[in-house]
Amino acid sequence: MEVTPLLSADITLPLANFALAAEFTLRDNSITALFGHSGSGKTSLLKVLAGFDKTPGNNVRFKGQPWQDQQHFVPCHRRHIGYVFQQPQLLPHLTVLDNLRYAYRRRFHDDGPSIEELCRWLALDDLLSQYPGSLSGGQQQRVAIARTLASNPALILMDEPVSALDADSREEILNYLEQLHRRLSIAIVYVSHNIEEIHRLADDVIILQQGKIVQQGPVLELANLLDSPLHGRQHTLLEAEVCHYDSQWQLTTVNIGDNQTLQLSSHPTTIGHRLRLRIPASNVSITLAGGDNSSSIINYLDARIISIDEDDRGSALVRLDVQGQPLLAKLTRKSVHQLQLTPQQQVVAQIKGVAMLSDQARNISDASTL
Ligand SMILES: Nc1ncnc2c1ncn2[C@@H]1O[C@H](COP(=O)(O)OP(=O)(O)OP(=O)(O)O)[C@@H](O)[C@H]1O
Repeated sequence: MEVTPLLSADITLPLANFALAAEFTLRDNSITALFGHSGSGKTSLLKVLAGFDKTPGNNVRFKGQPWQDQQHFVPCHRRHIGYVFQQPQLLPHLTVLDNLRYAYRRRFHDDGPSIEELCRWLALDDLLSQYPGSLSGGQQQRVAIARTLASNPALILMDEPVSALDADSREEILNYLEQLHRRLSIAIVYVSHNIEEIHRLADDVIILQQGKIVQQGPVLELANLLDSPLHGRQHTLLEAEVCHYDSQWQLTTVNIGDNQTLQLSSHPTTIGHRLRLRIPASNVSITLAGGDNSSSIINYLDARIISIDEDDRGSALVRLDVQGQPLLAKLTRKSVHQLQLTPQQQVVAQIKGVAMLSDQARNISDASTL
């Protein structure tokens, strides 16, 4: 049975140097990243979804109802959308608490988080009596996110919400966004040109170039396509579920698929949490035999070789399949020939270091050698 998308859009909009032409859908309860270089049309697309201007020739349906087509135009205040911009745009003459109350009194639906819950989730209790002008950029953005959630919107549009923040504040806000996404069932469109943020947060991605969609789909698919603008530099992006924590050795075991697990050194993690992992290809090597206790490496995965691409600098990039999960390994050309590796061959991938991208990674030694 076909699932009705939360939102479907078919947008054509002439801009200064090109026309925006984008047809896409959004899934409910998911974060869809709009990714593209500066000037590719991301903000213009958000504005159409928001209904800021009555632009002809666009079709947008939300939960099956028209927001915009030839006969209809639902104005922005009736679309029940929440916004988080690069600049927090709080009401400067109101305290943090009154900013939240202001949004809460105007909330679109009654069922939603209370102000107390939002303050707890976003650690705002100590800031409630302060005015926005006395807060740091990161604190203001936390309040802005809480204020948006207080209005209990049906959809949230976030336009580069962390790009104006320093590295620590950005990290903090991304952690809060991850936790909120786990707690709240809400769809978010998240505009960014930062691959790292998208790898970490997004469920789906729409990639724009000069107003056109060049790729769209689940982030875990696109991030692992070598020719995708979303592909990190020879990394594999994986999603895993925490299934065990060994306090003696501070090792978290995560499940990455059928009977395939990895062990990562970490502070305690929550069983059942899903984590994003990034494995640099240079941290993956290949052996023809399984692991024994003669190596410091403890992560071994059964894998099948998909392809081997040798370059002219003595390296080879080997694409592996681990029970349906992709994995990249970077070897020397000499190793490929010594091991006589060929496509379809069953091998064992040894993984030396894994980076956790999720919130629990804050306490985790990145890319620990195991
Ligand atoms: N109201 C408008 N009318 C005509 N052209 C516009 C309008 N607004 C923006 N543009 C142009 O459309 C293009 C896309 O702009 P937009 O702000 O949507 O890109 P963006 O991907 O969000 O960029 P950035 O990441 O820098 O914010 C730019 O060339 C811009 O000059």
